[in-house]
Amino acid sequence: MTVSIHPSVDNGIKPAAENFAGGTLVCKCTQNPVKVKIGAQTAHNHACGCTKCWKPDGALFSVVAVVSRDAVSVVENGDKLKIVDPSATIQRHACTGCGVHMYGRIENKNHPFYGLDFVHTELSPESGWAAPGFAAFVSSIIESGARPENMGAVRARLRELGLEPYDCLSPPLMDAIATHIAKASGVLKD
Ligand SMILES: N[C@@H](CCC(=O)N[C@@H](CS)C(=O)NCC(=O)O)C(=O)O
Ligand SMILES: [Zn+2]
Ligand SMILES: [Zn+2]
Repeated sequence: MTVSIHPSVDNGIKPAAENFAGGTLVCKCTQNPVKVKIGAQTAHNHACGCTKCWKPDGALFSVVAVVSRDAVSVVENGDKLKIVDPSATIQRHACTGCGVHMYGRIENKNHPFYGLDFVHTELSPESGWAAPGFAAFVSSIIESGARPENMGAVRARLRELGLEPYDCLSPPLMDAIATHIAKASGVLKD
């Protein structure tokens, strides 16, 4: 049986639309949904297997991308939002009605990804968002109950979909983090 990863990738990955300029994320509440406008295309979209990222019911992975925090604005029913874990690096603003995470924000100005918000573009009715390009924190799905003996099949399915599996972030993102840290400490100059 084919391993199901996430409903937005299980039937093939839709490519991004050229000149796509954003859309509006809508939570799953049937009344007074929270709406968050994203005024730009996203980047580094990927499947994430960690226990902290929001996944739709039954999905093994989350699909999450980043966008400049300047492009993110809560436009409706923001009073329903609450930070899931204020002590986490990524402060995930979730709807208290349906549980969906509307955006994750890093408030630590020294963090390598400061300035980027984390968003789930499947919450938007618009199509054309950046396509997922890899899978991160794959081994972490075991922490949510996935069977360790199925990991070979999960990684094979991710590769079949073109989502190279990593157990942390992808090499370019890990390099970006290490470069930021090396520059901040003075080990790496210019
Ligand atoms: N194995 C852990 C990994 C958690 C983790 O490090 N998640 C990554 C990817 S989203 C992260 O950057 N977390 C920062 C945060 O959640 O604030 C889990 O599944 O809970
Ligand atoms: Zn909601
Ligand atoms: Zn995650």
